[in-house]
Amino acid sequence: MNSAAWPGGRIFTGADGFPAAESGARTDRREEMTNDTIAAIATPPGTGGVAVIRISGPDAEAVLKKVFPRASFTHGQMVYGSVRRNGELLDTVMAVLFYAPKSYTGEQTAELHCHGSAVGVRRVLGYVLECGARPAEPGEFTRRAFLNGKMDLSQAEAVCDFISASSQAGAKASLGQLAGKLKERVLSYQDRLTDALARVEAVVEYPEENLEEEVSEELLPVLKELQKGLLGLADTYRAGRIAKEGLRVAIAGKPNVGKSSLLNALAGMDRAIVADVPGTTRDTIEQGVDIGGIMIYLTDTAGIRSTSDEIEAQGVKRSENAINESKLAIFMLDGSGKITEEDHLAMRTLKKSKADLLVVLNKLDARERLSEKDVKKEFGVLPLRISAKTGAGIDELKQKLLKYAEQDKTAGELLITNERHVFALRRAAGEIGEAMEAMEQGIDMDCVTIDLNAAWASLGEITGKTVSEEIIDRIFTKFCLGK
Ligand SMILES: Nc1nc2c(c(=O)[nH]1)N(C=O)[C@@H](CNc1ccc(C(=O)N[C@@H](CCC(=O)O)C(=O)O)cc1)CN2
Ligand SMILES: Nc1nc2c(ncn2[C@@H]2O[C@H](COP(=O)(O)OP(=O)(O)OP(=O)(O)O)[C@@H](O)[C@H]2O)c(=O)[nH]1
Ligand SMILES: [Mg+2]
Repeated sequence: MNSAAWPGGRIFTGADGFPAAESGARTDRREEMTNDTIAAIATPPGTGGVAVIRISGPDAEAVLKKVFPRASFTHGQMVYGSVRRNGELLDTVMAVLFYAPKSYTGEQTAELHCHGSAVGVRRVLGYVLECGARPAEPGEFTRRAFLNGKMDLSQAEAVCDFISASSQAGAKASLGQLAGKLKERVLSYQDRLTDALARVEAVVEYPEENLEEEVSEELLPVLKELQKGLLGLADTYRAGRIAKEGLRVAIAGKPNVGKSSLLNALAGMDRAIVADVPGTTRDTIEQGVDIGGIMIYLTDTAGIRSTSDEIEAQGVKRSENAINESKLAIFMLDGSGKITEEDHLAMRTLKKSKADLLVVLNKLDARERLSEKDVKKEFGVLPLRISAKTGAGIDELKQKLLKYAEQDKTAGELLITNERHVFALRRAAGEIGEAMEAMEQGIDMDCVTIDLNAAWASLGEITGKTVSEEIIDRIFTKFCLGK
C-alpha cells in the first residue's frame, strides 16, 4: 500500500483522472512563482564569442524595448541594434523576442546576444535589471518551463544532466530523457494502471455481478507484466549511473607487476612513473579515460605488500582506500614471475573490498612462466593476458571494461540515470505486487484500488505530477544560473 516514503508529502494535481486531494496548491504556487520577470546570463562566465542574456516573464517585451528601443518585434526573429544607457553605448547586440506561450519557458521571453565580454555582458545585465527584471535563481527558467507544462519533471532533470554530462554515454542518456522518452514510458505505464483501475472499479461498483474472479484472472497477468517492465527499467540504473557518473576502476596488485604501465597504456600517455624498482608508485594516481564514450576513472595504486617503510605503508593504506571506493578492481599478476605470497596478500585485500574483480596477467611479451591455467588454479578465475609494454591485449581489456559498464543495458534502450526515479519505479512495482497479492487472496477489491492508485502516484513522482514542493525545490536549485 501507499508508503509515502518521500518526505514532505505529495501534491496531487487532479489531472489524468487522479483524485485531486490538494489540487489548489500547485496553481497558487505556480502563480506566485511566475508573476514577475526574471533575467540572467545564460552562457558560461568568462570570455567567448557571444554571451546570451535571457529575460522571461510578463514584462519581457517591455524590458527588452527599454534596453533595445524598437517599435515592434517579429516572434522568433533576430534583429541587430544597440543597447544604450543614458546615451552611453553598452554593446551592439542581436535581440529576439518569443511571445507566450511559444517559448522555452512558456512565457514571453527575450534574448540579448551580446559580445562575449565578461565585463560587457554584466553591464548589459545590470541595465536589464534596472529596467524592471529581477535576477533569476538557479534553474528558474527551466522551473518555469516545468510549471507552465512545457516539460515534465523528468525532462527538466534531463536538461540539468545533459548540460553537465561528462561523457558521450551520459549525454546520450540524458538527451533521450530530454526528448521525452522516460516521460512517455511512465505515461504509458500509468495508462495501463488506469485501465486496470477502471476494471477493478467496475467490480466494486457492481458487486451483484460477481465479476471479482473473472477480473482478477484477467488483470493478474497484465499487472505481472507491468511490474516486470517497471523492475526491468529500474535495473537499467546500474548502466545509467555509470553512463552519467563514470566508472571507478582501481588497478591493484603486488609491487612491480606493471600497474603503472597499464594506467599509461589505457590513458595513452605517460601519466605515471614506471621503473623496474618495486615500490615505485607511492601515492595513488588518478586519471580519467574515455573508453567507448564512457568515462573510466582509473586509480593506479601503490603495490600491496607488508612493509616496514613508513611512507610505503601509507601508500598501501591509500591503495586499500582506493580499492574500496572503486566499483571494479583490476587485479594484476606478473606473468614473467611466479605467484608469490605477496600476490595472495593483494588478493586477500581485494576480496575484503566490495569491488568486483577483473584478473589480468601482464607481461605476456616476456618469456612465459605463468599460464592462465596456473592463475585459474590458484585464484579460481581465468585471467585476461595482456602486455602493458607492447599494448597486446589492451583493446580486449577495454572491451571488457566497456562490457562491464554496459551490463544490464540493452541496445538503444532508455536508461534510468537518477536515483529518485529508481525509488519511484521500485515503489510502484511493490505497490502493484501488493495489489496482485490482494487479488490472489480474494481481499476486498477496495484494497486493490488503493494499491493501484498508490502505484500510479509513485510513477507520477517521476513526471512531477505527484511530488512534493520540497523535492521540486531541491531539483531546481541544483541547476546552474541562467538555465
Ligand atoms: N538561443 C537559444 N538557444 C537555445 C535555447 C534557448 O532558449 N535559446 N534552448 C533552451 O534551453 C535550447 C533549445 N530548446 C528550446 C526549447 C523550446 C523552445 C521554444 O521556443 N518552444 C516553443 C516553440 C516551439 C516551436 O516554435 O516549434 C514551444 O514549445 O511552444 C526554444 C528552445 C538550446 N538552444
Ligand atoms: N616485459 C614487460 N615488462 C613490463 C610490462 N609491464 C611493465 N613492465 C615492466 O615492469 C616494471 C614495473 O612496471 P611498473 O608499471 O612500474 O609496475 P608497478 O606495478 O606500477 O610497480 P609499483 O609501482 O612498484 O607497484 C617496469 O620495468 C616495466 O617496464 C610488460 O607488459 N612486459
Ligand atoms: Mg606503479
